Parts: sequence; C-alpha cells; structure tokens
Amino acid sequence: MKDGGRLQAAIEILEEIETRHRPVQAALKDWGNSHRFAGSGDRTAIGNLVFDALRHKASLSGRLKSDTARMLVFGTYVLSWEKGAEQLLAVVGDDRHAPETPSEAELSALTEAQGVEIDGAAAADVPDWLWPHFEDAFGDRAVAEGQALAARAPIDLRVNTLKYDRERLLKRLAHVNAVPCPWSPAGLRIYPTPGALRMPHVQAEEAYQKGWFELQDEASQMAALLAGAKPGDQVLDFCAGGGGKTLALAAAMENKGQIYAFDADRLRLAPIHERLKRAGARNIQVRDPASSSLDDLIGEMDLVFIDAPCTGTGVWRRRPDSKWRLSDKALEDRIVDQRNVLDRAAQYVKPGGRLVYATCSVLPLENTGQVSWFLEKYQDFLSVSAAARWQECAGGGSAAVELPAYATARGDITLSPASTNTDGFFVSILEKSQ
Ligand SMILES: C[S@@+](CC[C@H](N)C(=O)[O-])C[C@H]1O[C@@H](n2cnc3c(N)ncnc32)[C@H](O)[C@@H]1O
Repeated sequence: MKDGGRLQAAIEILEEIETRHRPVQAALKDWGNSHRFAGSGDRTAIGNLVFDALRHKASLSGRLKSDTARMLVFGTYVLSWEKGAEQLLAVVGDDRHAPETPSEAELSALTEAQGVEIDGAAAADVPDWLWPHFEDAFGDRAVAEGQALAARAPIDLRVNTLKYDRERLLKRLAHVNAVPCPWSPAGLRIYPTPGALRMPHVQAEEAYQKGWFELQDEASQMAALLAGAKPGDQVLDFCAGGGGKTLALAAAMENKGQIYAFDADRLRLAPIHERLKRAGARNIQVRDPASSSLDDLIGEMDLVFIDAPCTGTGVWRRRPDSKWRLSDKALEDRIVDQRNVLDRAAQYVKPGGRLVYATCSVLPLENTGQVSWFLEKYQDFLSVSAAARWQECAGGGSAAVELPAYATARGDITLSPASTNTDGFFVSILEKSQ
C-alpha cells in the first residue's frame, strides 16, 4: 500500500471507533482480517496513524477546528508526523485508494494549524471534565504532563534476575537498541520509533521465551522495588492480576519466602500460572478466589501489596483511546473499589508489617486522597516515606538520584512521563504499628 491508502484505512478505522464505540485494537484487527492484502508494514503504519490521532485528538481538533476522522488523520500526517501539507497533497493525488483531496478550507486549516493558540485541556490532550483533576495533580506543569502522556511510550523490560542479569541481556538485545533504564536496576528500555516505523517484537526473542526478561514499564518495576520485599518474607499480592508485580516481587525475594497471589477476578489471574513457569518463580502460591480463602493469612503478612484497580490515567501513552472513554462515573466507581480493596487487604498485615498502595493513575482522588482516607480510618497505620525509599534504591542506590518531582510531605510519590520518563504511577507505603 502507498501512504494514500494507509491514510484512507486509518480514517475508516477511526470512524468505526467513534461511531460504533469499538475498542481500538478490535477495530484494527477487524480491518486487518478484511484486508488480507495489507502487509505488516502497512498495518503498523495504519495502527500508528490511528493511535497518534487518538493521542492528540483534543489538540488536533482545537488547532484544526474540526474533529472529523478525516481531519484528525490528515493532521496527524501533516503535523505530528511532520510530513507537511504538500506531501499530503502528493500522496492523495497519486493513489486511487486515497481519501478525497483536501478541500481549500481543509488545506488552509492544516497549513494555519501551528499558529492557532490552544491552552488548558486541549493543549494537554486531556478530556475537559478531567482538567481540574490534572491541575490539582500537577499545578502549572499540568499541560506538560498531559502532553507527555500523549506521546508514544517506550518498551520497558525487566531483567528476570532469577535467571539472568542486565549486562548480558543488554548485549543480547543490542540489535533492538536496548539501553539501561535510568531508575530500575533491572530495567532496559527501547525508545519509541517515529512515524510509520514499527517497534521490535521483543516477545519473539529467544531471551523472552526462556524467561530472561518480562515486559514491564519502569514505574511498575520501581513500585515493586520500593515495596522492599526481602528474601524470606511473607507477602500477599492482593490484586495480582496477570502477575506482573508478583514476578517482580519474587525476583526481589530471590525465590525465598512466600508470595500469595490473589485477585478477585479469577479470569485476570489465569495467565499467571504460565508466566510463573516461564520465569522460574517458585515461591508463589496462587490463591484462586473461587476455591480458596485467605483466612490463614490474617495478621501474618510482612508485606501486603495493593496494585489497585484504577482509571489508568497514568498509562494513556499505551492506551490513548481509554482517555476519551473515561467517565466521571468510572472515576467514582474506582474510588469505591479502592476503598473496598484497602479495607479488605489491611487485615492481612502483621504488626510491624507494611501495606503498599499503588495505582497506575495520576489523579489525587485515587492516590493521596485515598491514603488520607485510610490513615484517618486505620489509626494503627502510619505513613513511611516512599520518597526516601526511592533515594535508597533508584538507579541501584546511586547517590545522584533525585526525588521524584511529585512527592508529598508524607513521602507518597507520583511518577509521570514528564518527570521520571515512566508511565504515571503512584506509590504510598503504610506501616502497621507493633
Ligand atoms: C491494576 S490491576 C492489577 C495488575 C497486576 N498487579 C499486574 O501487575 O499485572 C488491578 C486488579 O485488581 C483486581 N481487583 C479489583 N477489585 C478487587 C478486590 N476487591 N479484591 C482483589 N482484587 C481486586 C482486578 O481484578 C485487577 O486484576
């Protein structure tokens, strides 16, 4: 396919997503199934156009004064991919599968777009209703944080130290330009490619098949590290899902001690069994919510890790469609879920043990607000500084490590693409009195 046909495909897919409220991955897959002639390079380019258009939907619509799928895709090509209006005219003129040539009005909107002033939610590519929450979280850096959340994400890997080490993996993955992550001592990063280029398919690497690394954003790696699980500890991963944090905790514990992996949703927990095997993690008991209880763990855990259900505002780089689907009702529901999880999980912490509360959201209502609520309700818990822990262990404990920009007086920390170059993530550490 030529660029013209790719642009038309991206327009059709975006229209499908908008009009039929289809998830972006499903819409892309269906398009691929019904256009078998498209090669993998075409699919990547079309997927990149669709994702980038969704990433910058508000700023493109504001600048172009139109939110049609056609203008969002043209805007992505001309502005975000920096191809320019002349190139757009050339590629649509030269291809019978291309969209109709832009009208005079469309063309002038595209050429004048850079000069159109936008601010606030539109400049940050954040939904209008969420903008006050963003300003609450980031103050005068809210636009920069929104823009960073609208950029493409890197691929981050966590070396599975149960089986391998970072130096050796770095050499094995030199051909995909992997470099060390700045904070996580077990992290490697592959920076995003621009335009139509494809990211490497790292799961096809032999090293992945052998369980030498996991795909995990650096923020999640750091959250597991900040929890401070030690060999021999008793740990409950209360929202284990597919086991991403569970595996990182097992590696930190060098397979010694015991991790209980639990999740209220057994379907989400299901993939964990295969992952544990591949990673060689042997100190994990999976507690299926349908067939087992956690009663024997009450008051026994050195660490209870809560990777709480949340709005996912911190991972918009990876799921740009989710930001436009998020509603205030969903935010309210997650706040209720989070309190429910905190209420249930607190009972498993032993005297002197820790509860780590983490979310992949940047919204204070889901983060610091929930911790304040918890500390008010459970007066036998005290806050321990996650920021101080960060300084002890980020970058392998290097003295040069700075505090994350968003640390509260209590020491809770929020990571973000613009400040730590990670996904948005929140970590709070709470200790139960003896
Ligand atoms: C952010 S995801 C966990 C991701 C996982 N820890 C990982 O690293 O791959 C949040 C999880 O919380 C679970 N959850 C929601 N409500 C819960 C509850 N009341 N008790 C336990 N788990 C719950 C969800 O099923 C979901 O899997």
